Amino acid sequence: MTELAQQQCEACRADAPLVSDDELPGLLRQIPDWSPITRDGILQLERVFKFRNFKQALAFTNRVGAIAEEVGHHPALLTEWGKVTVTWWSHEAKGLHKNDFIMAARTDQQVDAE
Ligand SMILES: C[C@H](O)[C@H](O)[C@H]1CNC2=NC(N)=NC(=O)C2=N1
Repeated sequence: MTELAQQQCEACRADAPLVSDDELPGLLRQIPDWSPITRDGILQLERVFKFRNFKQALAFTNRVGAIAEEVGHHPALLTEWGKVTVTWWSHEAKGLHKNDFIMAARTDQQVDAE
């Protein structure tokens, strides 16, 4: 099966199919460092990335922002000294779509990318 990060995102639509309860465990296993959380009743994926300082945290933030812009699918990003919290969910669909898992996997690839 194609690695999650190499799969293609679909267009973000309000009626996009959310990940089913059956699909969820298998997808979560592919991004083991991410946590499924429910905020405001919406299932999301969240991971905290640690860095040596603010400059590295900001550079990572900008790399994640760039891959989000490329596909038109965007995370919530909280950038702090030495720490970036990244949260993925599909805003219009109000839940988790396959896109969110693809982008979480691609986010992991930005950690050491220069
Ligand atoms: C108009 C624009 O393409 C849409 O608002 C996109 C932007 N980025 C998005 N990102 C996410 N995570 N979910 C969306 O529903 C979404 N919609």
